[in-house]
Amino acid sequence: MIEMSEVYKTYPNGVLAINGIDIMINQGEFVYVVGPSGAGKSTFIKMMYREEKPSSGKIVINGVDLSQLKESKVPMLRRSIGVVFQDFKLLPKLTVFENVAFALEVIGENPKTIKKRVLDVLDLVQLKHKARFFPDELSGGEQQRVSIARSIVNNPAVMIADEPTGNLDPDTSWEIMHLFEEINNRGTTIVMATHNKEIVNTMKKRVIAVEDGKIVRDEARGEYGIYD
Ligand SMILES: Nc1ncnc2c1ncn2[C@@H]1O[C@H](COP(=O)(O)OP(=O)(O)OP(=O)(O)O)[C@@H](O)[C@H]1O
Repeated sequence: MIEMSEVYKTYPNGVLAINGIDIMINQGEFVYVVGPSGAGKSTFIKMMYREEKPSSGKIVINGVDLSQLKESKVPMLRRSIGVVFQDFKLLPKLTVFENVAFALEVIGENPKTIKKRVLDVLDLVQLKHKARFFPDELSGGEQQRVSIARSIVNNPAVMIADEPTGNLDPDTSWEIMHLFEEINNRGTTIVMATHNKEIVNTMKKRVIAVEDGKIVRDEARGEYGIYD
């Protein structure tokens, strides 16, 4: 569960990016965050995994009050949240297998469990046959599938994605969206910021629209709206 109450965020340069947000997202929901460029979508979702801190207000993620969270506990929070970015952020010198395994190695998981978990998630994203490849030997869609595999290898309750189809062509974007849908069907909450109008309008999920740092619309089976 994700809960925000009276959340404000002003960046050090004085920009008010979030101007009073109250929201509740239940376990298992699939939520699109839409709105014009600069509206505050990225800031909104970055606060969920503590990439940014709010200036004021309360944020509770999976029962953890982030304002009470010690810096030393931030890595533990991040392990319960899978994050996927537009530019994949894979480690170029590691193979597909190693990129995904990395998340489990840092928490000291044993090699046998690592191998099984990694091969299971690579199977889910249909890339088991490319486990030994390096990121630059893969297409954009394949790289995004590796980054999705990496984000779910810890079995996180929540997945957060910031414009995950931004660098992909329409067909590949759809493949990626079907993968997110499958992961959501297994019970993972998904919060995704996107400018992809066609996908939002076709998938009929909850839509939260952000404008000028405020939620201006929150609909159960929403539409993208009139943004570019
Ligand atoms: N690190 C930062 N320091 C200062 N200002 C920032 C920072 N990050 C974002 N901003 C500003 O905060 C506002 C909201 O930005 P944010 O990236 O959250 O918008 P967005 O809705 O995700 O935009 P886009 O759709 O273009 O990605 C903008 O005015 C932006 O310039």
